Amino acid sequence: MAGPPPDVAAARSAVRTVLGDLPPGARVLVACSGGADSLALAAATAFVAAREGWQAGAVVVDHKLAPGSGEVAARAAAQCRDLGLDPVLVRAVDVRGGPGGTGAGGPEAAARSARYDALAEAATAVGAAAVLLGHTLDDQAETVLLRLARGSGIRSLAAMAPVRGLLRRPFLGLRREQTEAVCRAAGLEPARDPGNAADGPWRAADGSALRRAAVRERALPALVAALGPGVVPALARTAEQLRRDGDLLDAQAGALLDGAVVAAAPLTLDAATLAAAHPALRSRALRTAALRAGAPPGALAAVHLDALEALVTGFHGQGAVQLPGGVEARRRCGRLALHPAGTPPGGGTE
Ligand SMILES: Nc1ncnc2c1ncn2[C@@H]1O[C@H](COP(=O)(O)OP(=O)(O)OP(=O)(O)O)[C@@H](O)[C@H]1O
Repeated sequence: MAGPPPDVAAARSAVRTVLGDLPPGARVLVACSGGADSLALAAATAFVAAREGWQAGAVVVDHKLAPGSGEVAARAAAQCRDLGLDPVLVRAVDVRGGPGGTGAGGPEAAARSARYDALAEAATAVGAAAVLLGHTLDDQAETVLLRLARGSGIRSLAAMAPVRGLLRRPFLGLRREQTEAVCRAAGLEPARDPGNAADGPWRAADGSALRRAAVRERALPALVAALGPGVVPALARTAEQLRRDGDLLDAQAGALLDGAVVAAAPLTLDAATLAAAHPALRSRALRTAALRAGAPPGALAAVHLDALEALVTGFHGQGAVQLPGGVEARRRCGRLALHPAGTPPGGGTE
């Protein structure tokens, strides 16, 4: 008996692998935009879940950013129901600032943040153990290239994680053309790039969306033309290798931080222990310390970490360092104390 077409088999196997730790009866949700990637994911998940005993549903987010977005969402939801997914939730979100909104990261970032909030809420509402996203190997390669172009460390070049909290990305090893083939094999007609179509004018205002489009439409094709098709999987492989290295460095930096802690509240660290460590570990430990003290991750920049580093290795009596989130770092008597917002840091420096 002939098996399924190779791309369909690959998609199913990817879903089975990424959900392999879930017990029978576990509930999962496919985050479906109606585009080829997430529609293929919906089809593969419906098939695999029925055989493995998982309860698979879907969630479609309507960003309400363009006329007709409700119909796009309703169509995606109907396709998910036809595939046998249950329940299928549609969540309409209010993107802060609306069309043309000017949040710190632009409307694209506001839409993404609203979407991830809605996915988390939907998962809680149905008791889902995982939310599946349709990012492919091509998305991963684009992300690596974008981040390389911006100048990034290991953590950033590791790009998207296959599993992070509730979120799982089974298709990071699949090409975009494979998800299109899965849709064709299942007789599914994807919406034409629902992200872009739904976003239209507001998306044009956002630099990150334009940069991604430039990478997708011009930079990667130029690299493929110059260096051959292997460049796309090679970029994605880079992310995978760096993720492993980054995990090791994070674990070692965590051990360094634990060994440097002399008090937990406010977080107080022994400066000599940190100064004796490798700079790659020290910078990670300082970043984690700042986060632990309450600095928001998105706002913590190189300039803040450089100032913390100077308190450890270049101390000459300088005053406190102000970190995002109202956190204040101060060196006194060979110790580095990080005071969360609202706590009185007390006296002078050493
Ligand atoms: N409106 C939405 N509702 C639910 N999930 C979404 C929505 N938009 C994106 N996602 C999820 O995030 C993933 C990545 O979305 P993004 O728009 O960045 O990529 P994409 O390659 O265009 O994906 P797709 O072809 O599935 O739209 C999607 O595959 C899907 O799982």
